[in-house]
Amino acid sequence: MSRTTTEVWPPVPTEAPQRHPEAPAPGADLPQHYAYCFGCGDGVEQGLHIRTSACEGVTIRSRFTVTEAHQGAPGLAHGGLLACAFDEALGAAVGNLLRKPAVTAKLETEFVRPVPVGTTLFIDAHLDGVAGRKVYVSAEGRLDAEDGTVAVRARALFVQVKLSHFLENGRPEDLAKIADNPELLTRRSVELNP
Ligand SMILES: CCCCCCCCCCCCCCCC(=O)SCCNC(=O)CCNC(=O)[C@H](O)C(C)(C)COP(=O)(O)OP(=O)(O)OC[C@H]1O[C@@H](n2cnc3c(N)ncnc32)[C@H](O)[C@@H]1OP(=O)(O)O
Repeated sequence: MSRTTTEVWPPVPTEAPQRHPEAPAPGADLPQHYAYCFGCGDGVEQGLHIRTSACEGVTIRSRFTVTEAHQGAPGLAHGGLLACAFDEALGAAVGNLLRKPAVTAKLETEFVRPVPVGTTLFIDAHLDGVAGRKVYVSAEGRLDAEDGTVAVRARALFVQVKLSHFLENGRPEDLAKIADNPELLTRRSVELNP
């Protein structure tokens, strides 16, 4: 059976994604979006601590260093945590470049090469198309360098949501912590209604 994914991507007709005029400038380092995010937050000791910067066009680059806390098999990254890293990178591309809240509706990962502890994955995420509230995005993760061997590929559908999605579904005590300490969230002006 071929390992090459053959389905048409995006799977529906889309428009070309337009980088928001207030998207971070190419080269800018992006702040964590939430201190307790497992993907990027500094408040999660054993989290992924992904760091991301904006690139030209509708691409961003994330870096994720695999630690001992991220093992599945001895000395190798857990596939589920790699999927988490790609969810974060893909979501950061959608949120930062389009400047509207969105959530993952579907995430597909392809594990091409093992990823040892100590590796830094360079993950380039690219917006592929927009259809109404639906945003299609894909990414490749390379071993230890921008031009390293591709180890993981992923693609996802994100759906843009209103701010009420988070306010109505989030655990009240965690929302209360934000109200008490807004610094837990990245503070930027955003378009809140898709
Ligand atoms: C703001 C600025 C920020 C600045 C800087 C931010 C940085 C930010 C970094 C974030 C980095 C974190 C990245 C992690 C992101 C998560 O981890 S998010 C958490 C995981 N995801 C979730 O919890 C989502 C749970 N699911 C849901 O809440 C709902 O199913 C959804 C996704 C909101 C959709 O529900 P809905 O709003 O009622 O919409 P619905 O009509 O069902 O679907 C809309 C369209 O999507 C399609 N669709 C929905 N689900 C699917 C599916 N699974 N397959 C195919 N199609 C689907 C529908 O068919 C429909 O299509 P159309 O009819 O329009 O053609």
